[in-house]
Amino acid sequence: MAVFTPVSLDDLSGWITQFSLGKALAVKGISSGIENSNFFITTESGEYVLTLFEKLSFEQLPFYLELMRHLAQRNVLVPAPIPNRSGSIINALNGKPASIVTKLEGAYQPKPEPVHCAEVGAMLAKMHLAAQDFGIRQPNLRGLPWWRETAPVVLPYLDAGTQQMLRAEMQFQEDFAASEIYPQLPNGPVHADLFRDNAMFVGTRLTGFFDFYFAGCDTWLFDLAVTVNDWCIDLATGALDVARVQAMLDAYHAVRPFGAAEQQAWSAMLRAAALRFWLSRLYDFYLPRAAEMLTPHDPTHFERILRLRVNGAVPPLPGPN
Ligand SMILES: Nc1ncnc2c1ncn2[C@@H]1O[C@H](COP(=O)(O)OP(=O)(O)O)[C@@H](O)[C@H]1O
Ligand SMILES: N[C@@H](CCOP(=O)(O)O)C(=O)O
Repeated sequence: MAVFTPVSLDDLSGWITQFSLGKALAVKGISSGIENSNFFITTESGEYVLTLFEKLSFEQLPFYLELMRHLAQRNVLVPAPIPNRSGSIINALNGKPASIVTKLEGAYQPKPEPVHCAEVGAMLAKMHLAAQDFGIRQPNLRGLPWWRETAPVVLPYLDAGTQQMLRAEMQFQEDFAASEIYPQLPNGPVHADLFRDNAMFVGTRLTGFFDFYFAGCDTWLFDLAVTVNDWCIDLATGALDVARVQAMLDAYHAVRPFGAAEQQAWSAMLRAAALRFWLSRLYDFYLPRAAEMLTPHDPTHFERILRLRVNGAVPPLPGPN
């Protein structure tokens, strides 16, 4: 399903000679992706992941791949792009831009415990700090300007009560973005889609974050809120699990302590993170792309999460040390 552009061992054998990876021994399509064509490849020097980018262009890719290279060089656990002998990490294969990255060990953790959340929180903080001096800037392309464009497009599909909730949340987020607090929040390159299926574990040991293709510059707190809203909830209800939230926040705070403005912004940011995925899921549900073969994610999951974050108490961020 997720191999849109096939790659044979023959195709790979010629192409791989530009890298110092030895001969290609095997190539196997990965079925679980939805955006790109992904393959596990084996060469004389080990196992790697080959990605052929189906939508992102040569011009768009450096932000994501150079960010991964930057982070890997600073010991953040992410796949490291492998350069060819000329140093290039993006090279055409079968008519598509393609990259080879290191393969992360393990599997994703569908039922995270506090110990997994702590690993993720600590590595996320390390990633934010390590990305501070990354030289390429790109905004989060799924940030407030995109919400402004998308909300009116999906509104006609909603009933009156749900329309009212979406309009009210958009107004709340506009006011929050215009508040004195917002510009005080530290920001930089963030992952922006760090769900539990975008990290690998061996047992309780995190081996890395992957799927950086929604990354962009945004507040660090937004990234953490996206992560908490997926890793630290009961999936059936969207309710926060206090033990997992606490484990993630404490571990993050131990690496990169939260500031006073962040403590004030936390609840609004959990709402922003829920709104972002509610909108993208509504859009994909009601306006699927032509020839889209995939079952869209359920938008009501994030509608429920948003209602809970608006109406319920959320565990506060840890205070100053
Ligand atoms: N560097 C990596 N190491 C190990 N497995 C990976 C790596 N990158 C991708 N994968 C595997 O490939 C699958 C699809 O990757 P993903 O980035 O989610 O694809 P897409 O961008 O097409 O949605 C992941 O679920 C994971 O199992
Ligand atoms: N995490 C998002 C979906 C983003 O797509 P991805 O498979 O490329 O991570 C969601 O759950 O809505």
